[in-house]
Amino acid sequence: MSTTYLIKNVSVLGGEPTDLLLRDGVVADAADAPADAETIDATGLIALPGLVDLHTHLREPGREDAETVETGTRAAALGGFTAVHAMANTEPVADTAGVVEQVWRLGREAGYCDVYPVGAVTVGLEGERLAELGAMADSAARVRVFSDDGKCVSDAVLMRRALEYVKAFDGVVAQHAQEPRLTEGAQMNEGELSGRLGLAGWPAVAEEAIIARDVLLAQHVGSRLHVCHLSTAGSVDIVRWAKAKGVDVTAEACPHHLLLTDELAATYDPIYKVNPPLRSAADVEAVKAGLADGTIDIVATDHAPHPHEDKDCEWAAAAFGMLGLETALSIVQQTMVDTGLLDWAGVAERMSYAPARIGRVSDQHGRPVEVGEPANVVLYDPGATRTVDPAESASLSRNTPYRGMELPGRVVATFLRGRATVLDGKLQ
Ligand SMILES: NC(=O)N[C@@H](CC(=O)O)C(=O)O
Ligand SMILES: [Zn+2]
Ligand SMILES: [Zn+2]
Repeated sequence: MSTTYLIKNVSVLGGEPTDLLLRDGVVADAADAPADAETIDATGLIALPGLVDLHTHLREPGREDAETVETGTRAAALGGFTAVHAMANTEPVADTAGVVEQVWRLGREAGYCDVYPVGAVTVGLEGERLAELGAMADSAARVRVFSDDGKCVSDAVLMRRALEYVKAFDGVVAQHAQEPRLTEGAQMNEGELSGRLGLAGWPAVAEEAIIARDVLLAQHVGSRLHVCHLSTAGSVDIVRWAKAKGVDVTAEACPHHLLLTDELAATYDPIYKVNPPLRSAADVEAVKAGLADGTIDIVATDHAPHPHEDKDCEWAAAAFGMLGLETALSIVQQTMVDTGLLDWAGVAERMSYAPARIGRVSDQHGRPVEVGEPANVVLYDPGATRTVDPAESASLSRNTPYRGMELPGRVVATFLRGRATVLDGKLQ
């Protein structure tokens, strides 16, 4: 028998305090609470639908020194997530039904949140031949999101074929928009600062040129495109233009691109090295505005764990990527809610409802916190503050750029189908 939880005085999406009953995996009427229900005093807490991450790197199989499905999903639960989409750039690459089923099964066994594998677009992420997209879609993992993330599908013909192919099973191609020739050897955002620091520049146009091409391809073949980790003001303009034209395009922004700027590269600390790079303050403002007005549909973490030997080295030799799952909601609170750009309903849309719709998992996730719905719920204390200590992370890696920073908010509890994965801020 699973525990029944009676959550008292909770503010659903910031509304008037109410009571919620979580019983038998669903949200039920609090008036029906049995006498032996576990009562949680949620005064001052907000209830949000379980968060859904469309862009997580879990590293298993192959790089279990950086992260495993179990450790990554523990971090996800602590961050308020009940579902994550696991990127395909593992070793071996998730480009067959066998590998995606393995990742899906590891997620089920760990039990901290639902893991939906992303399938690779091309065999081995090599950008030469399409992977077996149909077999991955038909597998037990029911793959709907396809991406060569880490690499760009730069060949226009392959990108077109992938967009055409995924229509058959209502899939989406999630593009890592990086024109390879324009970014050879690139280390940080191209600008006055990259020149001064002597680090090879990564121009905004390398991202924008691919997004512009891909929205036109998606329009041409009538398919669905998702833009990963959009990071420049120009990219926001292109997606806004494409949506106005009726193109079926969605886009994501990452927490670090809402808060951090390229100025941090001046430290030469590779903790700030990420793909796409941290951009200018003007880009950060444009990305926040695009997220506020709905041009950018979702926040996705791009949680990218790396072991310290791949990060504790000189800038040019270090790996790209930063942790994100345990801090995402706090960064969104700080940059979007506390600034008045989004309310909690807007956060629910961008971190739960919309990513669930894009990933086609809305039967289980991204549903309102209402009677009869699956009990995937987060209790969050927006009034709390905490100082980020990498040693406390559930991730196997420590590469958080927020080390030592005081951030607002704390995930108090996470429920997956009515079962607590986190209670009192601790993994269950
Ligand atoms: N974002 C990153 O800097 N790194 C990602 C790859 C990616 O998301 O492109 C990784 O897999 O480490
Ligand atoms: Zn990427
Ligand atoms: Zn990624």
